[in-house]
Amino acid sequence: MIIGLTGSIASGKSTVSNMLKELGYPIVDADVVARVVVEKGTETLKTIEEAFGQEVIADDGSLNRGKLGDIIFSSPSKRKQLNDIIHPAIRAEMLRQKEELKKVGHPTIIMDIPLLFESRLQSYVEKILVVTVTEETQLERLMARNNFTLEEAKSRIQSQLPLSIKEKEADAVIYNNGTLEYTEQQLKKILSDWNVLIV
Ligand SMILES: CC(C)(COP(=O)(O)OP(=O)(O)OC[C@H]1O[C@@H](n2cnc3c(N)ncnc32)[C@H](O)[C@@H]1O)[C@@H](O)C(=O)NCCC(=O)NCCS
Ligand SMILES: Nc1ncnc2c1ncn2[C@@H]1O[C@H](COP(=O)(O)OP(=O)(O)OP(=O)(O)O)[C@@H](O)[C@H]1O
Repeated sequence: MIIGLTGSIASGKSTVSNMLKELGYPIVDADVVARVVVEKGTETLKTIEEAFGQEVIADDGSLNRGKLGDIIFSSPSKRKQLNDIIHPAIRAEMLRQKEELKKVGHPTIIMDIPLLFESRLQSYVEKILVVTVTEETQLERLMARNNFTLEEAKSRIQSQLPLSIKEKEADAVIYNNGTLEYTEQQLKKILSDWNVLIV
């Protein structure tokens, strides 16, 4: 079974992804792939430099992620421009990794995709698992984790679809406002209901 794990920024996707990893599931992680495809020397990084200018390139030739983040989270058109450059490369690499895992016989594979709904990738997976929190908790955790101001945090949250919409489209929802133990309990129950719990 191919499970799409999603949520919104700071809702707890990586937290749940780590729990799944601990339980022994193989993970294809879009955020990790998104870093690999823009490593120093790649064609994708060159295209980003041409589109956004040298200011998004650090002194050592790597991507200045903070700078590019400031640009794309405050401008929908710039965000679309980056997405058009980077998403095809991310998608191709994710599918390659998924096929590799299938080939070696993994029966259940987790695709951790923050923008699963925004990028309309629902058909890439068989079940959709959404990790959600209240708006208040999301804002609090994002500001604390990234040291963002209220404005920086809000601009990032607003660049994604609301969690309430994602919850409605999900096959199962994990409510991550409580303790990590409660989150793990919900996760195991869902995996068990889907008959894919590794014991
Ligand atoms: C703009 C970049 C350089 C900022 O890097 P930074 O290290 O600050 O953030 P990081 O990559 O860890 O992303 C954190 C979260 O931001 C959100 N996010 C990232 N990119 C986008 C986007 N284009 N649109 C909406 N939300 C996004 C996701 O929830 C993601 O989990 C980086 O996010 C990026 O390359 N984005 C484009 C690729 C992408 O869409 N990634 C999302 C997963 S496919
Ligand atoms: N149940 C919880 N209780 C307390 N803190 C939590 C809980 N779940 C997650 N957190 C914290 O909230 C922050 C956001 O969680 P996490 O990084 O897992 O979110 P994410 O959805 O993967 O975010 P992003 O899309 O930005 O990568 C982290 O600092 C994490 O440690």
